[in-house]
Amino acid sequence: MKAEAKQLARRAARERRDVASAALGASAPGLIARHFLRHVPLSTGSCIAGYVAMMGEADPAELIERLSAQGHVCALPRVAAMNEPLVFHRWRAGNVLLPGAHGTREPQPDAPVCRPDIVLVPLLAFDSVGRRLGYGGGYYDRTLAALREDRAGVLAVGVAFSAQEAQDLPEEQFDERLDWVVTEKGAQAFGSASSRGQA
Ligand SMILES: Nc1nc2c(c(=O)[nH]1)N(C=O)[C@@H](CNc1ccc(C(=O)N[C@@H](CCC(=O)O)C(=O)O)cc1)CN2
Ligand SMILES: Nc1ncnc2c1ncn2[C@@H]1O[C@H](COP(=O)(O)OP(=O)(O)OP(=O)(O)O)[C@@H](O)[C@H]1O
Repeated sequence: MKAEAKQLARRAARERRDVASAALGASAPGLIARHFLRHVPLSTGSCIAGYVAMMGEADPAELIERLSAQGHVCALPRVAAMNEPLVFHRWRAGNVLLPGAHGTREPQPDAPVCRPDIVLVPLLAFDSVGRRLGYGGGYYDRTLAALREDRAGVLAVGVAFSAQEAQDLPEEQFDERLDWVVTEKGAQAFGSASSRGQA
């Protein structure tokens, strides 16, 4: 039931994302970087995982470049195996990326592995309590579950266009919620991150 509801929601969400992406295109990455840096708590030594945007996804590249230039350790995901958590490898400006699973681009497998404390998460839609709809691979759910089991306080930060906010997304037991979402309009904290935070 929930899985079917998600499929329907995905179709609508993809359309909304693509319209927003076409409309905002080049202006969004700089705004997303600015809102993240102003609002999301970072400690020195934080490892921040980004992703390489594909198609109409909101693009965190400018944010990752700025974090890396500030001296933070940055990483990008590789699909190590289907139905397994993503593995994050260190990324530095100029590093070569290779074609990866599902049309993504990935760091080289011999780049050092690191365990992020902040994960920038791609998404099709998010809602007002931090539920998230992805492409249905379950990669980010598995990855966040594994990171959070290992260590409390791992932050999942959705990166999106504001038009990707949806109402009451379907949620299954294994869905991992977002702590924050950053869009071209601002940064919003959910759940315990919102009581700690300055949205
Ligand atoms: N940029 C990016 N990198 C990522 C993900 C992601 O969602 N976005 N992933 C998240 O798990 C992992 C790769 N897994 C993926 C699983 C499925 C699809 C997928 O179904 N893509 C659609 C097209 C999506 C679109 O229209 O934008 C497809 O191939 O038909 C993509 C990535 C790791 N890296
Ligand atoms: N922690 C987990 N352990 C095992 N399987 C999981 C886990 N999380 C999700 N899955 C599996 O992944 C499948 C897809 O999940 P879901 O539809 O929520 O993906 P998604 O959040 O849209 O995708 P993604 O996280 O890749 O962006 C589910 O059918 C589920 O069986």
